[in-house]
Order: sequence, then structure tokens, then C-alpha cells
Amino acid sequence: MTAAKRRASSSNSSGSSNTSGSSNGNEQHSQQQHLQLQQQQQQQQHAQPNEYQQLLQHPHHHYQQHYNSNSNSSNTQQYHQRQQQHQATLRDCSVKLPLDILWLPKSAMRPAGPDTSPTDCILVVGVSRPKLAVVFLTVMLISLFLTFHVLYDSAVYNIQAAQAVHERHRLSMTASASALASSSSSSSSSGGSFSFSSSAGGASNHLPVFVKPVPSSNQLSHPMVFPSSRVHFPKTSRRLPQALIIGVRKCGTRALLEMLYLHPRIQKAGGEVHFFDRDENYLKGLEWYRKKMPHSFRGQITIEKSPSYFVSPEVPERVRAMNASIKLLLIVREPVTRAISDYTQLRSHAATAILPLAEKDPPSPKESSGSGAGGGAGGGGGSGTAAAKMPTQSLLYAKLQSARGYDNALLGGSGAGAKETKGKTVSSSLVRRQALGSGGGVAGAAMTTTTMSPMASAAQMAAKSFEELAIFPNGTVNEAYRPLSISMYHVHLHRWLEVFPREQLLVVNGDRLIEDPVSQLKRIEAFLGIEHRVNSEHFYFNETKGFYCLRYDNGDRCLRETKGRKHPHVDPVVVSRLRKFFAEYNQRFYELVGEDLGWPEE
Ligand SMILES: Nc1ncnc2c1ncn2[C@@H]1O[C@H](COP(=O)(O)OS(=O)(=O)O)[C@@H](OP(=O)(O)O)[C@H]1O
Repeated sequence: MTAAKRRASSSNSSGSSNTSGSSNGNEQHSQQQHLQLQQQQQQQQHAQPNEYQQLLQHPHHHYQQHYNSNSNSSNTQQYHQRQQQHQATLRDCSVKLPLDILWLPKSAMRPAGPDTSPTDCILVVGVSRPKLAVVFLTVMLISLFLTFHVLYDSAVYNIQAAQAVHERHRLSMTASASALASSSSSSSSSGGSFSFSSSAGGASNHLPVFVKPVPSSNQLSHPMVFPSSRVHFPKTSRRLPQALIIGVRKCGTRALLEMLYLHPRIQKAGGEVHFFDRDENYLKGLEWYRKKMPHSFRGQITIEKSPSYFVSPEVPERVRAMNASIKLLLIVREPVTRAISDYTQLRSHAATAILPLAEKDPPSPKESSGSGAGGGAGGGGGSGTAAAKMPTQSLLYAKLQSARGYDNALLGGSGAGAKETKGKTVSSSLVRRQALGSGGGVAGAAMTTTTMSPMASAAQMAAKSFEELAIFPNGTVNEAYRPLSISMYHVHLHRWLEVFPREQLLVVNGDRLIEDPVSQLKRIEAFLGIEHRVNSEHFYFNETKGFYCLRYDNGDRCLRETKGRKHPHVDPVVVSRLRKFFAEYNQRFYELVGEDLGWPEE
């Protein structure tokens, strides 16, 4: 029903009440009244063409006007009734709130509208305290800004994290390829490739750090992609190492680095960078080295390990040139056990190299001068096509070549054969002179540099026992034998202490690290000036492997099988002979470091 109709019917009904007693069914009279009212209404509408605009601009004023105009109507009683009705509605709609909220009937604003109902209300909010309102608005704006900022930061973080995942995944792919290529290369050149395998004996896939590791049968050896819960947040950068594990080879350098990496303040370089001991790397400059480092936060300590640094004469000076206050970690192990471990690894590499080489020995630049012994060592005929096997063979061949200088020394060579890596390393004759003063040289004198084919070299390495290589038939110790000369720790350490103060170097007991890692790690944390965080909860003893394995948030890991190899049985007489031999050298080492490590003397 429209307002006009309502008004009409209302006035009709009031008219009826006023004329009670006249004829009730007088339709004619009623129709006339109705028509008159309609005309009045039209006239009113003509007189107020902009009523709705006024209503919008001055609702209260209009409201008053409307009722004032109504008061002029003939039926004042009806008007008062309606006014009372509206007042009641106003009272009903008014809410006493501190914010001055007022409910008004919709009809007050649209009295002539078609859908006006006295029960309709509109909400009018007035600001009675502008200062409070300004504060309220400011708080709202700040909250909005902060919300937006947090959302923005989280979006940026997600993008960067995704990029880092992608980068790590790419590295893991590269790493798996290089791991395949170098799985049996000399530890002296590669420093011993590394990966962790699952405690169950299976291998783990070294996927990016911030994704859950996906089980896989592929074993990768690039520590860069070793799983952890670390994420490269924004504001990280690659920094030159503030600490170095300088050696000693086969003393647990990899275990030490991985254990330290459990600490949130430690970042590790993925592989062995060999920056200071290889001229071809060193000449690339510090920026090249820095780029080999992992991302780290300010306050984190980046550590790199290359065990051959310890035995390379030029390294201490080069390290000092980079950072004179760098912290040095030297992990040592009982020298004879270390030598046997070294021999075990080299023999394993040689054996790996022999098998495919026996099928087809790739041409060697030095092959022409070889004695042909390589052919004799092989024996087995290959089945597949040579072309199909070439990539693997070439890789093994290259590895064998790179390890050859070292391995020739293993066979008793001195001079060129004494090089541990492609870079300059202290020669075994120098070691001997330094170690023994003027009295040495007996064994070395018997050694001559041999030029053998890789095949011959590998075959000879694999065939000779540790006893044969370490002790001459006349019973003297082969001091030029590289695994033994590296174990003469004091000779190498001497050079480092000529360059660095003693307090900048920490000697870690590798034998104790195997038995009780936490005790050694505590010492290292103190030395590095970081809080004690790595504890026994991070380790569990793996009976199958016979070593402690590491416990991460996202799973358990053991060092790969090349760490903790089964050593060959060595004649106890030879072991005893070597221990006696090393006793004097060990004493000198203890004096240098100011600590007795208690190694057996026979
Ligand atoms: N937790 C744990 N798991 C496995 N292996 C362990 C561990 N702690 C120390 N070690 C010893 O580390 C030896 C290998 O030393 P490196 O890592 O320095 O070798 S390398 O020079 O890098 O090739 C390796 O030597 P071998 O036992 O001769 O294989 C281990 O004895």
C-alpha cells in the first residue's frame, strides 16, 4: 500500500468515525472523498518537486516540515496519532551508546515513498569525540599497514625460499653427477667425497634443506645438499670462512664438519674447495673462493674443510693473508691407525680403478713410457662395447691419474710421487729430513721415482699389503710412504705454528670424536665462541655401522660407507714396530700442542 493510499484510507476511516450515524454504505460519497484526497496529494507533490533531494540533504528539517504541513491538515487528531506513533518508533530505535548511535524511522526520511513503513529504521552515527575518532582511525590505519607489511614480507620470503630450493635442487643434481664421477678419486685430491646414508643402511637423497628428504636409492656425495632444517632467509650472503678444518686426512674431518653443522650458528662449505693448496684455484682469487661458500646470516660461522691444507707448505701463509685471525681446527688420530685408514682408502680406489680399466685402458700421455705391466694386471675381457663404457672408464682413469702422484708415493716413490695433490705439497724427503733431523734418509734413499702406467700403478697398489708398503724387507720403516709421512704431525704443525699463534688452533682428538662426539664438540663450541647446543640428543650409535650417526629434525643420517671402512688385518708386529717408530714424533707433537694425547707407543 502506498503512503497516499494509506493516508487516504486513514482519513477515510477517521472521516467515518466523525460521521458516525450517517449511512455506512454511501459509496458515492466515499469515492468523492477519495478523489479529493488524490487531487490534494498531487497538488502537494507538485508544490514540492525536490522533496527527495531535500530529504537527502536535510532529513531532520524535512521530517519537521512534513509533520508541520500535516499539522495544517484538517484532521489534527490523526496527525497527532501518527506523530506519537513515530515518536514511539524513534524511542524504540534509539540506542544509548557511547558512540552516539541513533536509529531513525525510515519513513521520517521518505514519508511519500512507496515502501515507507513506520517500523523501518536507518542508522545514523555521529562523532561526538573527534580526537578519539582520530586516534581510533590512526590505530586502524597502522594495523592495516602492519598487516600489509607482514603479508608482503611473507610473499617475498616465499619467493626467495622457492628460488633457494630450486638452486639447491640444481646443486644436488650437479652434485650427484660429480659424485658419480669422483666416488673413487683419491681422497687427497677430493679430500674424500661424502654423503650420509640412512641408518637403515639405505641411502638418502640429499634434497634441498627446507623440504622433507625424499627416500631414494641414489646416494649423493655433495654435502652442499645435505638435508637439514636450514633455510636461506633474505639478508644472508656468502662469506669467506671464519674457521677452517685444515686436516688431518682420514682423522674424521668430514664427521667433524657434519657434527658441527648441527649447530645453528655453523654453516659449512659443501665440498672440499682446495683453494689454498691448489695453485689453479688460488690464482682465481678470494672472490672465487667466497662464491664457493654457503649463504650465511651475520653472526653465523662459515667453515670449510680441505684436509690437504695441513700438509701443504704454502697454505699457512695464504690463509693468514686472507684472515690473520681465522680459527683453525686440526683433528688428529693415532698415527698408525690413520696410516692404515689412508692405505685402506687408497687401495679401495685402486681396486675400483682396475676393474673397468682392465676392460679397456684409455690412452695415456705417459702410456708409451710404461712398461706394459698394466696389460698384465688386467686379464678380464670386457663384454659391452668399448664406446658404451668410455665415460665411466674415462672418469676412473682421470681419477686415477689425479691420485697417481700420491699413490706412486704409496708405492714407495719419493720426489714427484710425494705430492698429495696437484698443488705443491711437502715432499716426503723433506718430511723425512725435518722429522729425523740429520739421521734420516735410509729408507728414502732406497726409493726411486717410477713412471708407471695408471693401470700398473693401480694394480701394484691393490696387490701390495700395508705391511709391504710400510716396512722394508730389512725391517726399517718406509718413511717416504705417504700414509706414514702424513702421520708425522709435528712436522706439518710446525709450519702452521710459525704463522699462527697457538691459541688460534684447536687440536681435536679424532679417536675421542668416534667414541664420544659430544665431549669434543663442547670444546669446539667454546673455542669458536658459540653457545653449547650440540648434545647427545643429536646422536645415536648405529650398531651396524659401528659409529655414531647424526639425528636431524627430519631424520637420522650416518656418514656414507666410505667413512668407517673395515680396515684390513695388519700384522700386530708391524703395528707395534710402527708405534715405536712414531713414539718420538708423537712426543714432539704433544710438546707443540701442549697436550698428551696418550697414543700407544707399541
Ligand atoms: N661418526 C662417524 N662415522 C663414520 N666415520 C667416522 C665417524 N667419526 C669419525 N669417523 C672417522 O672418519 C674417518 C674418515 O676421515 P675423514 O673424513 O677425515 O676422511 S677424508 O680425509 O676426508 O677422506 C673414518 O676413517 P675409517 O674408519 O678409516 O674409514 C672414520 O673412522
